[in-house]
Amino acid sequence: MTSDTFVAQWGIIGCGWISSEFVTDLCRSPSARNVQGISHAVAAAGSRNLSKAEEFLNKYCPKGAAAQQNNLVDFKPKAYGSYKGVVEDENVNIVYIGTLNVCHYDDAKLALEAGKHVLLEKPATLNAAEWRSLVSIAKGKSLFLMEAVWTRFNPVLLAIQKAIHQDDIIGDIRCLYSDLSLDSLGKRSDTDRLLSAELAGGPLLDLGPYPLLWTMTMLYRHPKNDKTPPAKIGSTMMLHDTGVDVSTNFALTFPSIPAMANCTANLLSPFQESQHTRIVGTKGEILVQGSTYRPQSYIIRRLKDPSKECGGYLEDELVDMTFEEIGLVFEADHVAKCLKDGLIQSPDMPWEETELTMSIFDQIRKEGGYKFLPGLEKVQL
Ligand SMILES: NC(=O)C1=CN([C@@H]2O[C@H](COP(=O)(O)OP(=O)(O)OC[C@H]3O[C@@H](n4cnc5c(N)ncnc54)[C@H](OP(=O)(O)O)[C@@H]3O)[C@@H](O)[C@H]2O)C=CC1
Ligand SMILES: O=C1OC[C@@H](O)[C@H](O)[C@H]1O
Repeated sequence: MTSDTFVAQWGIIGCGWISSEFVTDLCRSPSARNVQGISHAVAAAGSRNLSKAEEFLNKYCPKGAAAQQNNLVDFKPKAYGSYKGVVEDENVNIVYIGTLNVCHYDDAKLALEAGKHVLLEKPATLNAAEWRSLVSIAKGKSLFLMEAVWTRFNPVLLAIQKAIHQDDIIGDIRCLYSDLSLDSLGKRSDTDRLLSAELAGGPLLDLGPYPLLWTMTMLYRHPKNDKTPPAKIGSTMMLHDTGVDVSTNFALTFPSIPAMANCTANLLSPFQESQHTRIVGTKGEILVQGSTYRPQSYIIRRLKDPSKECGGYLEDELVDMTFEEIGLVFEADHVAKCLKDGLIQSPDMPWEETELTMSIFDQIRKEGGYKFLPGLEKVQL
């Protein structure tokens, strides 16, 4: 690490579970993952309750993050009993928002209006209109804004993207199947963030971003598709008593490849450790190992004779890329590099892609009859 290392100085908003995972990953030394030129510091963490923020920092980064442990900066993490304290802290240059879905818009707006860059947990907002409003604030103030879909920066997803888009490992891609589900129904209360209507719960917004991310990465970003939005989106949804979805299936077509994605997200099926995501091409297929949000390895299964129907497969080839990090740090590294380069949006997770994601969710909710409770959406069409 040298003196020209750029340090992302994070302010954390919301001291819940995902924020603890994020901060834990920021403490890992960048050189251990061969990253040069950037590092991370935790400048502040804020909770609605000061003692929660203090406990959070004591537990997850008592010595600060990597840059603080390496004496690249001389401030210690500071705890606040409000989110406003974090966005006003002079040592904070980027705010990570790990609050609940229904808070994302207001919390991101608070940070942007205070002049801070923002990394905002998924789902970025409740609808596309809220996202467009945040983009307009970020643009107007020349501030960085990105939805925190960490899987986009996972090394296994990136390797699969290269294998398909550049190396033609499975031939022309035809179908993608991607699921992320949990057997939460009956095991979590109706006030839990996954099932509560007050918190805009349901698997579409909570788990759906991941199957859709695989679709966007492999099909929407496929060179033959050239970022053409899906021609058709079809969906079916089952609602829970609270009014949020409990199971949602959706399919998207990309005729210029031509290929189709089949995505599922529900709270009815036990979590699977592998093969939630399968990408099928004319010469074989890729089976993703590890969860849909944190792939660890993949299997290449080649067809014995692609010219034959049901001609069988060659022996599976496993590409093992298991890593120790939780994985959130890969997106944090990307954000730090963007800030170092003076970018206000990520080339890999640009604003238009989050807007398309949110519009797709808007359409699926409309088709399925999932209406947010009045007042939850801060901006509407
Ligand atoms: N990238 C990923 O892998 C994951 C992302 N997520 C996303 O992160 C967000 C948070 O999820 P998670 O960390 O599991 O949730 P938690 O419930 O653990 O944390 C959410 C935090 O939101 C804050 N908050 C603000 N207002 C309220 C409120 N009215 N009621 C309850 N909490 C409130 C709280 O912070 P405080 O009390 O400190 O003010 C709380 O700690 C969600 O949007 C989810 O989609 C979740 C899991 C994984
Ligand atoms: O983003 C997420 O990934 C992991 C899931 O368990 C969680 O509910 C979701 O928010």
